Amino acid sequence: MTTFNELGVSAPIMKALNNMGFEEATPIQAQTIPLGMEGNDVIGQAQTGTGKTAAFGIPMIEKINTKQRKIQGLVVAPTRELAIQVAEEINRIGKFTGIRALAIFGGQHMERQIRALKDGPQIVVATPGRLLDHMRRRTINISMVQVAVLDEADEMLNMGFIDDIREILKNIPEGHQTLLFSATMPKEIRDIATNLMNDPKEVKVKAKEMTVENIDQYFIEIPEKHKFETLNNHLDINSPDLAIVFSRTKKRVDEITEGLQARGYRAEGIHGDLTQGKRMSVLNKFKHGRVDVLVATDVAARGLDISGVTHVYNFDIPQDPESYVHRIGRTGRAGKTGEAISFITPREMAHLHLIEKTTKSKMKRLMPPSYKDAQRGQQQVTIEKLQKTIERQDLKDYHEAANDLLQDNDSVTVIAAALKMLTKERKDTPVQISSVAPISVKKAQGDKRRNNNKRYYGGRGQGGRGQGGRNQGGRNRKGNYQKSRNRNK
Ligand SMILES: Nc1ncnc2c1ncn2[C@@H]1O[C@H](COP(=O)(O)OP(=O)(O)OP(=O)(O)O)[C@@H](O)[C@H]1O
Ligand SMILES: [Mg+2]
Repeated sequence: MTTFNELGVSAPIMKALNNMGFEEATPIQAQTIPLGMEGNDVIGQAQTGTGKTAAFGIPMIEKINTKQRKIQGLVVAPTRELAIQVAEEINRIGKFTGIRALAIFGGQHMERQIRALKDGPQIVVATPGRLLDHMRRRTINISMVQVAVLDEADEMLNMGFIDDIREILKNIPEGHQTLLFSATMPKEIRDIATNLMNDPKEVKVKAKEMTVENIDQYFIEIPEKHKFETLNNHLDINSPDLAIVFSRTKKRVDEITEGLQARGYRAEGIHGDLTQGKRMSVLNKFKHGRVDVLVATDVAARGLDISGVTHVYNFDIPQDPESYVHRIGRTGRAGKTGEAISFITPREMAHLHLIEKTTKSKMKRLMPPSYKDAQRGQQQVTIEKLQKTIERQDLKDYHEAANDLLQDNDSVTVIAAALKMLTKERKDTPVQISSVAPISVKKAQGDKRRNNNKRYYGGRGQGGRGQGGRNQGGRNRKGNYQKSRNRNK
């Protein structure tokens, strides 16, 4: 166990960490905070939900001269929601230091951001596209940046973002410190990263598996056309507090969301084609429990820290094993437990094994639950509620009515009627989800090899900023690359 005190963290930050309930440093924090504070470049890799934000946030805040109202720390993150979240976490950690972090991202008014930038934040957390816009318009001054962070570093250095990142780093003074963090770091990307850095110290928190132990991982082998009913059945059996359902395309996200709503679930969808206002309101509703099921593309796969997510469903299995790791990592965070259930069509079984090999973890097979199982699951929820009411022993006022009912009916019928009334019965509205081609290992590997050139070695390919812009929402440039990779989030 390492305390933050032992790591040399200053008093104002210690006070904030205490307020946040951080008692001891997580392993990645214990190993990278001292390196960062000493001024080293660092590549930090540790599992999802293990506190990488504070691992780079703390040394960054320690470096800031609070008297100077100039941007001294820059974090680049792949999605808008993540940029907002990271800025919030840095502001929490820096609450008693006098620093201020600002998130800037696409989909928000330029003018508003320009005004906020003029206010003199010392740390900016940005999505690459919007940051470049500000740089080109000269509405941001990054000439005083001393620490640059790439959160989700492997994603930031993949084909879609690499040129943007190079351009951003070129405009930061030489001699700055660079910190790279992610739960995954394919070798090709690590090589690119090393080239961009100055004698980086690599910290990889040793873990047997790339995925977190406290996530139970399952798969259900199921034909495409049965996925939606299976999802319904599973949701009914588990009654998850908060669940995220990942699908491969925006169209399917819309269809699944509408289907779930038609069946009576509190579901909302999130993907890159929605307005920023809608994206934020959906996420807020989910965070506050006003939505039980969030249906999402990979736009919600990385970095998002929403407490209380108990289940992650891969309605469609992701193409990249790395994406699997990040998606399921939305549950089982900060030591909590969670379940991940992946739907695999029979032709995708080989792809499942590829994922297992990369993540060094195993998924247990589940048999697809039936409608009867689902009904029983929902009835069980009612029975538990009923039992709790019985335990409270405050039913005297109902005795007379109960006795009256039992005069004319037998007890089983009366209880069955009560159960029926209390049980959420699924509407049987027909729902049609348009199908997608299965992912096959052969195709996946072929794609990977083909895309490696583009994806990892900086070529822009046909899609151009398609990838870079894909998380910038409105800028949905359609390119061959996007289509072929099906990464049209
Ligand atoms: N030392 C700590 N003690 C207790 N909680 C912590 C500590 N460090 C971080 N946390 C909390 O753990 C949660 C996960 O942290 P964070 O989002 O930084 O994880 P991450 O490693 O970046 O995950 P991902 O790979 O998904 O981005 C957050 O709610 C954070 O506030
Ligand atoms: Mg993170």
